[in-house]
Order: sequence, then C-alpha cells, then structure tokens
Amino acid sequence: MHHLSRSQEAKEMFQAQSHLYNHTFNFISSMSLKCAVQLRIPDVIHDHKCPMTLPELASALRIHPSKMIVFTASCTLVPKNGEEEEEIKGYDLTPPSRLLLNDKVTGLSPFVATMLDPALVSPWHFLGDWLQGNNHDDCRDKLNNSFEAAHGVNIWDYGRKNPKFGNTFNRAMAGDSQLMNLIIKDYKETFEGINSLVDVGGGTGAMGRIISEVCPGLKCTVLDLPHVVAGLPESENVKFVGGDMFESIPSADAVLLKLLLHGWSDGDCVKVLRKCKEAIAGKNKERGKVMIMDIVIGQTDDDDAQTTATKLFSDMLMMTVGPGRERTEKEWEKLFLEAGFRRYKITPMFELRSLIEVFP
Ligand SMILES: C[S@@+](CC[C@H](N)C(=O)[O-])C[C@H]1O[C@@H](n2cnc3c(N)ncnc32)[C@H](O)[C@@H]1O
Ligand SMILES: O=c1cc(-c2ccc(O)cc2)oc2c(O)c(O)ccc12
Repeated sequence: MHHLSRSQEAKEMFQAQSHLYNHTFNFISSMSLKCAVQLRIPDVIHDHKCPMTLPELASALRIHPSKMIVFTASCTLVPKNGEEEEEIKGYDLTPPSRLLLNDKVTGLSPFVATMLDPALVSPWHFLGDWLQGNNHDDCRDKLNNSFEAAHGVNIWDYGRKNPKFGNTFNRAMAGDSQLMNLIIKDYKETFEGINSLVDVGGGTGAMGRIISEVCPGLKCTVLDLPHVVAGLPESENVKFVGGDMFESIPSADAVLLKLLLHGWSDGDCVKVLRKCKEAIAGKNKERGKVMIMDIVIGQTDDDDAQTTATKLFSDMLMMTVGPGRERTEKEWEKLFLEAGFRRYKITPMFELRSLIEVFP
C-alpha cells in the first residue's frame, strides 16, 4: 500500500489524536471487565475444567459468538495456543481473572462490580463542577465531595438508604479482606501478646474472622455503623458493636483500622486516631498499639509503574467518593504525631497495602 508522506507536524497530531482517543475509550476496558464479572465468565471457564473455545463460551453464556471478541480484549481471558502457532485451542483464565472466581479464599468479583456500580461512577460526572465549587442545587449546603454532589448524601447514608448498594459495598470490602487469608499467618507475631482487638469500621467482620482463625485466643470486636452490623451472626471470638467511631471506640489491647483512614480528611483522621489512643490507654499498656492496613504512596523504591498508577487512581477515587486521600509516609507521620502518638513502624505487606503499627 502506498502512503503519502505526511509532514512531521501532521504525524505528531495524529499520534496525539490516537493517544487522546485511547484515554477517552479507557472506560471500555473497565466496563468490559464489569460485564465479564456480571456474566460470571471466570466461573464458567473454571467449571469447564479446560480452555474453552469462543463458540463453546458463547454457547455457555447464551451470547452470539461474534460478540465474544470484547472479552478477549479485556484482561479476563488468555488464548491457549495449539500445536500450530496460529491455532488457538481455547481461552483460559489469567491470574487476575482467577481472583474473580466465586471462591471462599479469594473473590474480587464483588469489588469490581461495586467500584463500577452507577452509584460510584456517577460522582465522576460532578467532579469538575465540584472542584470549582459549582453545586447544581443552590439550596444545598456546601457539598464535601462529588459523591455528595451526585447523591445529596454521603456514601454511608446512601448505603443505609439503599440497602442493595450498602450490602454490595460491604461484600466488596469483605472480598478485599479475604485476600489476607493468603498471608495472615506471616503476621501472626504482630498479634502476639494481644488479647483483645477492635476492628474499627470493620464492616461485616471478614477481617475479624480471618485474624481470629490464626489467633484463636484473641477476642475481636467489630465496630461499625449500626445498620451495617445489625443482625450479623456472632461467634465466641468475634462480636459486633454498632456505633460511631467519632464518638467512642470500645477499649482493647489493640485497634485495627483497615482501609479506613484513607476515606477521611486529615482532621477527621486525627479525631479517630485520638479516640483509638483512648481505647488502648487502659489495657495492656506495654502491647497497646494501633494497626493500620492501608495504602502508602511511594511505599518502596521498587513499586512498579502499575502499582504506583493504581495508588494514584485510588487517591482520586477517595477524593471523589468521600473526603479522603492516599498518603505518603510523611503525610501519615504528621497525622500520628498530631494525634499524640510517638512512634510508628511501616511494613510493606503486598503491592497495594502496608501495615503501619502506631505506638503511644
Ligand atoms: C472502606 S470500608 C472498610 C471496611 C473494612 N475495614 C475492610 O477493609 O474491609 C469503611 C467502613 O467504615 C464504616 N464507617 C463509616 N463511618 C463510620 C463511623 N462513623 N463509625 C464506624 N464505622 C464507620 C463503613 O460502614 C465501612 O464499613
Ligand atoms: O469506593 C471505595 C473504594 C475503596 C478502596 C479503594 C482502593 C482499594 O485498594 C481498596 C478500597 O475504599 C473506599 C473507602 O475507604 C471509603 O471510605 C469509601 C469508598 C471507598
């Protein structure tokens, strides 16, 4: 084929156009992933027990084969080659799509579905106006974030008023906690000498149950909003308390804050941390500590580009769905000192999460 030679300037413009369209269409990757989760494609392939051809998959999903191409373009499927180089035997699961299986140990399908639920996506349409302080509804008081601009209430009141969303959100967070099953044993000594633990904002208790399985003597109290913990089944070692962490936190040897503080402003974090300090003051002073499992920006020098980008997306997300943000070590340290703590220790746990132990 004969190409007319283009000027360098025109070439750069068309490359720029392609780049721009790529960013514009990036949401299609997310939405294809959401659709794959909705259709339970990972479970269908897993249940088939060997790679599936596109016609087999299309038939199992009751989808026209021509429409299957969209899923091969998302990260959920990988082609398995046959003997001939060009021959594709079928499609199999990738490591990320294995995490989407409805499995007891891992299970991130609810996380994907919730993060891409219209309730969490619609606030992005309000971001520009919210950043400039232009609220659509003049009658409303100052709105704290784009979620409030979109829905008129904060995410927790929205979850209370819309139980379907609230339950989905809680399942998403429980799925994130389930992954801790893979490494919790490595952190057993972190809980040594601790007889009681309060998991503040612990949702439906997934983390409490995981910890109590590896530390059988440990009594765990899960504090969360009353509508979140109402009617949840308790066990000998995992109990629930409905309340408000800004008002009071039950006393214990240690307090756990998993993915909690990143959802709040610096001022709110300092208030919660002061309440945590009161909660651990009375008991086992030697061992008393706050254990934070959260994101640290720039955690290690060898954070790969994808991990860094994911943390920065998360920073934008926290600003959009709430008053929160992700923090660097320096920013975390400032909160601890302001709340009256003296010392902390950061241990990177895995790509997206660190354990920060904070001592009075
Ligand atoms: C992002 S979720 C984290 C859940 C859990 N820690 C985890 O990692 O799976 C934050 C939790 O904080 C709870 N929460 C929000 N405001 C709260 C408050 N004032 N007092 C207690 N819990 C609260 C929410 O209901 C939610 O379960
Ligand atoms: O909607 C969310 C999502 C998260 C979240 C982000 C990144 C992760 O690696 C895990 C979880 O956390 C939230 C949160 O803490 C909050 O207060 C409100 C909403 C969300």
